[in-house]
Amino acid sequence: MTIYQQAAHFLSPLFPDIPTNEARPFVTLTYAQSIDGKIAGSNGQQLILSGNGSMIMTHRLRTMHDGIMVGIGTILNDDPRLSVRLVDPSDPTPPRQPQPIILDTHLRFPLGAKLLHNFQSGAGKAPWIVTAAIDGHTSLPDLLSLLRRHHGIATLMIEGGARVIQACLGAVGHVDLLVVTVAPTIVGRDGVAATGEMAGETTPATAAPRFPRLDDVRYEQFGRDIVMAARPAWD
Ligand SMILES: NC(=O)C1=CN([C@@H]2O[C@H](COP(=O)(O)OP(=O)(O)OC[C@H]3O[C@@H](n4cnc5c(N)ncnc54)[C@H](OP(=O)(O)O)[C@@H]3O)[C@@H](O)[C@H]2O)C=CC1
Ligand SMILES: Nc1nc(O)c(N)c(N[C@@H]2O[C@H](COP(=O)(O)O)[C@@H](O)[C@H]2O)n1
Repeated sequence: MTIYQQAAHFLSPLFPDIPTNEARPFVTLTYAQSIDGKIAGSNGQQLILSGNGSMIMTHRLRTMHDGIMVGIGTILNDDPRLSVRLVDPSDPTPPRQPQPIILDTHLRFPLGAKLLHNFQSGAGKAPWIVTAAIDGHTSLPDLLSLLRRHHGIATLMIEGGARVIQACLGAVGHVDLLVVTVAPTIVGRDGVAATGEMAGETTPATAAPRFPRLDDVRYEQFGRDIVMAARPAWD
């Protein structure tokens, strides 16, 4: 089995054939972390944590979604392309590119961003910049509903960064699938923690944060990395 086939074999069963939720997209939250739970180095320095195999898996995941969303912090720090590039060279069909969606309340998106060059060169779609805010932040439930009902986004991959990951896992019921690559690397205490600063919505009865339980957990080794997929549940 090639690495491309392995990625398809691992990911395909995780998706329902047709998303049935008409209220919001099917949401996959994904990121790569070190074994000490860090997604970036000190001062947010971008780290290449994933090896080639798990990166191919991530690109396969991208092409399985209508949209790919990150926070403006990731754009300013990493200048990502968010496109599908690592595809099976024996497949003649060009990969489906997801729609980039950026959470950017204060319109800080830089005009020199690779995402714009990508679009201009035909390598990706023009990014959508989400500026709407309530109390200073975009409301994720409102945005998800809007994307599903009015913009044709039935499947959405959320790729970080730290604040967005924490917002997704700290609020009840916005994520259907969690895919985390764990790389055999130690970053240390100055790195950016995936969930370290996480504050969850509180349960009225106990005033304790309601972090999700992880159901239907699956693991797969890609090269030196372990990829975990699970379904978060808040009930
Ligand atoms: N290893 C990995 O897989 C990945 C690592 N990273 C790393 O993550 C770091 C970036 O993370 P971070 O700085 O936290 O930035 P984020 O990418 O999480 O963006 C956060 C910003 O998004 C805007 N935003 C708007 N609405 C929301 C909302 N509802 N919830 C959360 N944020 C919202 C806010 O800015 P505003 O108020 O201006 O709108 C906020 O400050 C980088 O170091 C990058 O390398 C990033 C992605 C993946
Ligand atoms: N899967 C994965 N592994 C890593 O090691 C990473 N650092 C990331 N980061 C995410 O990918 C974006 C870069 O994407 P492009 O290669 O430019 O398309 C980066 O901004 C993070 O969102 N992911």
